[in-house]
Amino acid sequence: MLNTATKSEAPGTEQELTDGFHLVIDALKLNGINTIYNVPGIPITDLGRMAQAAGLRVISFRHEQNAGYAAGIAGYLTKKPGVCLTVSAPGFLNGLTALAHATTNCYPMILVSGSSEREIVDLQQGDYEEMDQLAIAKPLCKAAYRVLHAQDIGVGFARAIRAAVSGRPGGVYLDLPAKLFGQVMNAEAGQKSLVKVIDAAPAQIPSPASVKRALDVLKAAKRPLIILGKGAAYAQADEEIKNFVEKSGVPFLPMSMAKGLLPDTHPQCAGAARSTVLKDSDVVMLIGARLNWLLSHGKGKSWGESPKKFIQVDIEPREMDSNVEIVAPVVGDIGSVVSAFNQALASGWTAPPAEWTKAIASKRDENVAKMAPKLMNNKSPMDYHGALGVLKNVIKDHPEAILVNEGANTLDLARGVIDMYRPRKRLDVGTWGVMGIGMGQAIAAALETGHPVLAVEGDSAFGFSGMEVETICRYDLPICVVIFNNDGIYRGTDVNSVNADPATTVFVKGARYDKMMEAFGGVGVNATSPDELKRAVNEAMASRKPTLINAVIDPAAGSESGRIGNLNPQSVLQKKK
Ligand SMILES: CC(C)(COP(=O)(O)OP(=O)(O)OC[C@H]1O[C@@H](n2cnc3c(N)ncnc32)[C@H](O)[C@@H]1OP(=O)(O)O)[C@@H](O)C(=O)NCCC(=O)NCCSC=O
Repeated sequence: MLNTATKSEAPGTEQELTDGFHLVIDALKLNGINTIYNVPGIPITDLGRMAQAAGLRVISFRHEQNAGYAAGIAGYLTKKPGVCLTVSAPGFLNGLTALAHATTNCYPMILVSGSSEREIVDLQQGDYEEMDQLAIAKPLCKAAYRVLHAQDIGVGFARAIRAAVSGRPGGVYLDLPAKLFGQVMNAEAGQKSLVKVIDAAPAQIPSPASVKRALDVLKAAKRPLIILGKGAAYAQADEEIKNFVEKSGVPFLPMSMAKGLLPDTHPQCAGAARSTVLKDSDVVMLIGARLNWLLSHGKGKSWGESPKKFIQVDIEPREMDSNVEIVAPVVGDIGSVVSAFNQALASGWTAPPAEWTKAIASKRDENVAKMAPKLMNNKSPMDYHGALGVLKNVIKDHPEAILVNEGANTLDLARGVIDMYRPRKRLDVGTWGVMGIGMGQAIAAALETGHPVLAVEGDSAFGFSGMEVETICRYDLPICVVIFNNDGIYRGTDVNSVNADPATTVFVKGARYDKMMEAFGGVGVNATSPDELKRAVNEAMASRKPTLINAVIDPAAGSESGRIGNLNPQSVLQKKK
C-alpha cells in the first residue's frame, strides 16, 4: 500500500507524492519491523506520530537510554533489529550507551537519530543541537550511515538492517538529518527506491574439517564440559542444542543468559558445580560463549591446574585465540554448527566416563542441599535467600515468564538461586555488568513476547531506569517489579564518620518504592516477609497488572561487592592490608 504524503497541485501535472517521513515508515514496514522504541522531540516527533498512524507500534519512553536498552533486547529476543528513535545531540547521546551495550552484547539494534543540518554542522555555525553524530557513533557500533536524500532512505535502512543482523550481530547507527524528512518525491519512484532485505543473516556453514576436528577433541576427553553462552540462546537453535547436549552426554554449564536453554534442573546441568567443572575439566567446548572476564579469560586460579583444551564455536573468526589457544575453532552460525555436530554424532558416540559425570552430580547435589534451607527462611525483614526462595518458586510455576535481573547482590544471588526452564527467559546485565537495563528490558520483553515479566532489581540498579514505571503503567504491561530494598548499594549500613553527609553508598532509609507505582495507577505493595512477598507476586502474575513490590531486605544482609569484590577498590585495599 502506497503511503501517499500529498498530491502536487499544478493543474494537469497532478501526481502522487511521498516524503522522507513516509519513506522511513515504509522502509521499516517492508522489512517486517513493526515496533519503534522512542522518545519524541525535535526533529522526530512527527515521524513517531505518523508511524503510529501507519500501524507501527511506537512506544514512547521517558529517557532514550531505556528506549535503547529496550530496542537492544528486542533484537536479542526476535533476531530482527530493534529500532530506537531519538532526537538529535542530547537524545542521541543518551541512546549511545545502549547502542554500545548492544554492540558489546551482540544484540542487533539500530539507533536512528534525527540530526541538525549538515551545512551548518560542518561549518560549526551553531545549529540547534549541533553535533557531528555520525563521527561520534562510529567507534561504538558495527556500522554507521547517514542518509542525505529521500531516494536513499531505502538503501540506508537496508544497509543498517543487514549490518545489524548478519555475521556477529550488533548495534548500527543511522543518522537522519531533519531536512530529509520533509523532502518530497514522486511516490512511485519512492516506493521503487525501497529495498526489501533478502536473507539478511545468511547461514554460515562450518567446514566439515573443523567439525570433525572439534568432535575428535571432544571424544578423546576424559572430563569434557560444554559451556553455553547467550550466543547459543540467540541462535534459536534450541532443539538442535538440546539434542547435541543429550546425545553427547557431556555436562553443560550455562552462562547467565543461556540459563534455561536446557532446564537448570536437567541432570547434565553443572550450574551448581561451577568451580568444580571449570577446575577439573580437560576439554571445554564453548558454544556462543566468549572467554572474557565472566570466564576469567580461560586461565588462572578458577581454571585449576589440569591442562585444558578449548574448542570454540562462534560466528566470528576473530573471536578465536582471543585469550588462550583454541585447539579446535569452528566458525559458523550456531544452528548450522550444532546441526553438523548432530549428524556426525549419529554415526556413533561414546558418553563421557561415568566417574566424571558422577563427581559433578555429587558436587551439584551438595551445593543445592546446602542452599535449600536458606531459601526457606521466613525472616522479617528478609534476607536475600528468603526473598529469592519465593521468586524461585514463582518462576517454577510460571516457566513462560521472563525474568529480568540486575543489581549487585540481587543479581549474583538470583542467578544461582532462580532456576530457568526455557530458552531466552533470563535477561540480565550482559557482558558489561551494566546497571540500568531493568525497565527498558522489562518493557520490551513484555511487548515482544506477550508473556508476564518478573523484574528482580537491586534498589540501586532500579534507580537508573525507575521513571519508566510510568511507561509500564501507560501501556498497561504485565510487569511485576520486585525491588530488593536494603537502603543502599551493596548494603545499607555504611556510615560517614567525617561529616553530616550520608555515606556514599547509602540511600534514604525505609524508602517506599511501591508508592512510585501507585502514583501512576499501578499496584504498589510493601512486603516485609517472604509470605507477603509470595502473596503479592502471585497476585501480580495472576492479574497481569503493572505491579511494584518494595521487598524490605535487611540492610546488613549481603556482601559488600557481590561477586565482583576484586573490582571494588575498598576490597582491593582490604586485601592489600
Ligand atoms: C563471572 C561469574 C559468572 C562468576 O560467578 P561465580 O560466583 O564464580 O559463579 P556463580 O555461577 O554465580 O555461582 C556461585 C556458586 O553458586 C553455585 N551455584 C550455582 N547455582 C546454584 C544452585 N542452583 N544451587 C546451589 N548452588 C549453586 C555455583 O556452583 C558456585 O559454587 P561453587 O561451584 O562451589 O563455586 C559471576 O561473577 C558473574 O556473572 N558476574 C557478573 C556480575 C555482574 O555483572 N555484576 C554487575 C553489577 S555489579 C556493580 O557494582
